Amino acid sequence: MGFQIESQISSCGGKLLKLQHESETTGTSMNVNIYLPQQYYKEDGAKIPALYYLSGLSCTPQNASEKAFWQPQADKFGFAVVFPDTSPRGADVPDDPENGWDFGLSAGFYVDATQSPYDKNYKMFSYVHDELPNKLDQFFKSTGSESGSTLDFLDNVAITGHSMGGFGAISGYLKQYASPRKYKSCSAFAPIANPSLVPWGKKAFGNYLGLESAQWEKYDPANLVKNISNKGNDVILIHQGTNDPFYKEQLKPHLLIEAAKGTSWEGKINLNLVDGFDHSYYFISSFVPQHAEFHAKNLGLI
Ligand SMILES: N[C@@H](CCC(=O)N[C@@H](CS)C(=O)NCC(=O)O)C(=O)O
Repeated sequence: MGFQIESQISSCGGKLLKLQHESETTGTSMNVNIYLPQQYYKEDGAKIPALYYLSGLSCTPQNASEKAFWQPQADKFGFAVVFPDTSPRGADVPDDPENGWDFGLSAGFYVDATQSPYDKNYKMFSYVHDELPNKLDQFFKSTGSESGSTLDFLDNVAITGHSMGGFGAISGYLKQYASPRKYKSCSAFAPIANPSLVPWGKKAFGNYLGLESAQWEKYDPANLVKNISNKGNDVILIHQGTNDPFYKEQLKPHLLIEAAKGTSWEGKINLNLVDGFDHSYYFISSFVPQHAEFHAKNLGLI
């Protein structure tokens, strides 16, 4: 089944497509935005890799499309950007019984829930890393492009994200690091670096995954770095603002650096503490150019 194109908006040198589709994984209709760079429309036979951007708590695909300023960078280097939603949605989808914004709708945490009533729809790990890329591949192969350019959503791909999405990006990258490898590179903006130990993570993991620590460890980056071997010189790039109100209580990137000590990831997690920046898209957009260049190198674009 394909995608409905809800709108196509000219942005910078390319187009932002707002898409909607029925997901078998979540059992709901899902929204996703995709930025197709200028090379897709103007360069004959260009091969265009994709960068997946996972948003944070309370976001839809719109937040980053409007405020992260990926588009000029995508045009500069020639990659597409995929902005998935942060959870399944709909009247039948269970939400946070406490009505919080840190769990349930807009807070799927990019894991596959195993606990009732969330296990029916909250399958965001499989959705983001499996169903969505495969469906995008099929859809854009079937529509083709006038320039003969092709989009690669499956092989030459990279991943990044913010806060809950920063966790989702690092977790997804590490979980699929072994052969056949999925993402060529990973970066994160203010990630929830060790979710098992902080309130946002404990609430989400407890409700989605149950109370067994072994289930949490399958997703927690601070555990994954201990079990997955860096194949060489792969680096995870992280930026964290020092004025971020969530830095000390919820994000704790130092715990990931600590966890990596004595593992193959020691010295390979490039944590940049940036003075004065907060948690907002003013922070994210300030460092998007550095992250874009990092991914462009790993995607073979420069
Ligand atoms: N409760 C607040 C704060 C949550 C928050 O800061 N969310 C971050 C991700 S963890 C975000 O990206 N918010 C949306 C935005 O800034 O556009 C809200 O709903 O905006």
